[in-house]
Amino acid sequence: MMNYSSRPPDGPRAPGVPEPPGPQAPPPAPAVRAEALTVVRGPGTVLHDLHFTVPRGRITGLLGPSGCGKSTLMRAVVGTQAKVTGTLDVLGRPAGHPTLRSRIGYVTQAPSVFDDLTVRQNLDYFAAILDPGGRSAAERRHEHVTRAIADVDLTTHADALAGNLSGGQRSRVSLAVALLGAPELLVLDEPTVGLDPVLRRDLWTLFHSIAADRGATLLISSHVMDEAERCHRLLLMREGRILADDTPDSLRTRTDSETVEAAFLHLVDEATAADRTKEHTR
Ligand SMILES: Nc1ncnc2c1ncn2[C@@H]1O[C@H](COP(=O)(O)OP(=O)(O)OP(=O)(O)O)[C@@H](O)[C@H]1O
Repeated sequence: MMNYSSRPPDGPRAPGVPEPPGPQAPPPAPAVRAEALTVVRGPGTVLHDLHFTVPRGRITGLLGPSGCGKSTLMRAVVGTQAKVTGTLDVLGRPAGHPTLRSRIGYVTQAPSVFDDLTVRQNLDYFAAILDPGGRSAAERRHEHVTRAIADVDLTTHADALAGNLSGGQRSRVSLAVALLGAPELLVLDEPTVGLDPVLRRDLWTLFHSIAADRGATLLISSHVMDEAERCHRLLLMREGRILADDTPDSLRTRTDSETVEAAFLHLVDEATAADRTKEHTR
């Protein structure tokens, strides 16, 4: 408890008496907060009553098998998913709020680039939408575009047509577009799929520097469990439900597992056993 006895609350401070600590700053609001989040797609419920938070300035990995609902959850966060119920706050606003558009960068699984433009032309196009304006803006745009291309390691391909790039290179053009506006929240849907190990490592280094240097929050999906080890926090999903919301270390410790993959399998087995027990007691 704080001790203010050396002076009255608003009185002068006695000489030599250190300034008492101020009231503790409340922890920063999470970048994403979901309460009873449920999503229906087509005939079925795809996300079931999810409760979780995504802390600011950290990398949260969204991991789980194909079809478990990772992309659906990301679409809900960026505000492009229909039939979302419950509470979903993003950067202090309800998901999909118009003011969030320029604060979130979103990279879908299918790279969204123009094949008949070069890498630089693709970025110039999106930079002009984000930062329209005359000569002074043009210089700034050029700088941002050049930096985003370098960030994703495509400087040597800046003048190549996007249509002539490999799948992994096209994904990186999409990522560069998302980096352009220096978003506070980056939502990346399986950004490392199809990339070789060196590129994957380099991209994860980039993700960490974006979080550390720019204070951005990253929500990154993957179904490759070794990538889980690179995240500060994990949301493990299975069949539209959150199986765990924890750090990799704590997950391994509490399941007595050596890897996050083993921890995930342990939790799946536990959940399956619990489901069976429920069925038997019905
Ligand atoms: N357009 C749609 N209409 C109806 N159901 C859909 C639609 N798109 C996806 N689904 C269903 O929603 C569920 C979750 O899909 P989602 O794409 O979110 O999973 P995912 O974990 O991202 O999978 P992957 O890793 O393969 O991309 C799946 O069961 C899928 O069949």
